[in-house]
Amino acid sequence: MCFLVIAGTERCPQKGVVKQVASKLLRALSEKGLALLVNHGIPECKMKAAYRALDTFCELPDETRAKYERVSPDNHGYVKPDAEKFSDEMELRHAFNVTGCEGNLPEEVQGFRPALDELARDFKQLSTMLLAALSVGLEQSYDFLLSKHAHILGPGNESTLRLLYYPPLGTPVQGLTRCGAHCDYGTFTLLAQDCEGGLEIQTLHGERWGRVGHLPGAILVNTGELLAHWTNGQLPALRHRVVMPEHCGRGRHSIAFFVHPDDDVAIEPLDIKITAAGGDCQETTTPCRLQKKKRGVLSAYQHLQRRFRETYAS
Ligand SMILES: O=C(O)CCC(=O)C(=O)O
Ligand SMILES: [Fe+2]
Repeated sequence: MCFLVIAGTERCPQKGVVKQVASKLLRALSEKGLALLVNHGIPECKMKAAYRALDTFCELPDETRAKYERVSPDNHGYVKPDAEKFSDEMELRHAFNVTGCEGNLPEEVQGFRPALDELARDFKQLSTMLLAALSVGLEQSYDFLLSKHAHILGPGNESTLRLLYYPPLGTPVQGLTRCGAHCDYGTFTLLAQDCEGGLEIQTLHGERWGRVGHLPGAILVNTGELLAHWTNGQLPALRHRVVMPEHCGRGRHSIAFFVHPDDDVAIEPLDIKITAAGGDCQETTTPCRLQKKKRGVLSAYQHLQRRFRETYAS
């Protein structure tokens, strides 16, 4: 696995630093579909505060949790176990999606809003830096991708901060999993996880699954379908899943930040040739499996809603 070290770029990254990050990021995403970020400036204590807030929410009575359920087509809100499915198995996880600072959040859980607001701001900041780095790595202007992601966490953009809790199981049960195999839908995803493990990724050019170990404090960045489509598969989307632990184990927590372009951005392949930073970028890449719109080009919003219709029960 490639490690991408981002040092001291939390606030106002200098162009030289962005350039260094750009070449490592492009190399990691083209060869592996993911990179690990360390020294990213989001302290572990903020992640833990969010994990605790979700734990408290999950302990509330069903009828209280139901008040905060996600209602399509909006993506904000609570998603109860098995309501979103990537596989034929039962998927045992609680998720809380946050799409902006104005959304309805559980008043019953003290500290939920401040913990989430702060984390969302931090993830947005980190994403902004990575969008600039990606633009530079793709040999475009510094704000090439930033201009397509101008409204993250605001109206007109579906980027989402998602808290996840996978409850423990007494004994292994057939037909039950934590999260079925899928690619994320947007530009890229940032993912923080606790030390429980279970995250697996599929190699870009084969069918093998490999475990992603836990590096304390690190954040994973993986390519989503739209970035794969824009780059004509030169940065392929990463398939991943979360499996049940062999020894039943404890509950698992993670936080995903899905970075999406603004709703009206067209998702047609860009005229980009990646001359890979490391020089050994794969020539043949997995074709991107985006359905074509019958007439015209799909917008980022239309693509996302198609995926939601495929995976959400309602
Ligand atoms: O919990 C995880 O580590 C992964 C979650 C995930 O892949 C998702 O929600 O899209
Ligand atoms: Fe995912």
